Amino acid sequence: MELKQIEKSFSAGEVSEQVLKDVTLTIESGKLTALTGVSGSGKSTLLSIAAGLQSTTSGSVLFDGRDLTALDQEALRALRAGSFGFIFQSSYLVPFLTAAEQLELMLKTSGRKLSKKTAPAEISRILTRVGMEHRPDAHPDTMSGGEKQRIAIARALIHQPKIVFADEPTASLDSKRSHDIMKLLKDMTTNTGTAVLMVTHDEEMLRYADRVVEMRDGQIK
Ligand SMILES: Nc1ncnc2c1ncn2[C@@H]1O[C@H](COP(=O)(O)OP(=O)(O)OP(=O)(O)O)[C@@H](O)[C@H]1O
Repeated sequence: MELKQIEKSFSAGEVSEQVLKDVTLTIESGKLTALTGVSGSGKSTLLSIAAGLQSTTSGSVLFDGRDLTALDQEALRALRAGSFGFIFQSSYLVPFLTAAEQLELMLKTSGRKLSKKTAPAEISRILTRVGMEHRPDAHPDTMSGGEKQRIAIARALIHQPKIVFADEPTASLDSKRSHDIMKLLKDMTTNTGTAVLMVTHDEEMLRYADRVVEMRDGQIK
């Protein structure tokens, strides 16, 4: 994905605040790119623009030969569902679904076509990769924070997205669990060729990044 000369302003009445200024960035396949910088520097805004969740004021977001800024809402929704994965600070699992059912639902909504026979095998495979193969029938309220985040990672990857957007994925976890989750995310990036764009405040997590991009006042430093 290529972000080219991204500008973003928010206006409230007469006042306009420029939050992103001429940001150009390439997000590479199979690499973990970390966005860091002080609070208010524009990290989350940039992530949500790259993910097609927010519009730009100007600039382009090129992905697979298309400019996301030129797509209508329906085309964007289809692109996000099929090609992007999302991991947030909170796992946002569906409370009444088991671990395996969360993944099954994601497969259905993404449109990744798997036969009735192969889908359960694929779900088991990804549960094993995140170390949750022993708990396919667990509901979120019986999981620890780290376990929930493992399922959130599995869910972000089961439809084989080309890019995963992760906004503070370890912020709600203790240090050991944070390192475990980052190792997992890093291994998956390397093994599957998926690109990861991650926002983090935590300097300790930067060691897992292939590239660290520091933002200051809406620009890449
Ligand atoms: N919807 C919005 N309307 C108006 N201003 C906004 C909006 N979203 C973000 N901003 C402003 O844009 C600036 C950058 O916000 P952003 O959330 O991207 O920063 P951040 O680096 O991710 O910060 P944090 O680390 O605290 O999450 C801030 O000054 C914020 O107040």
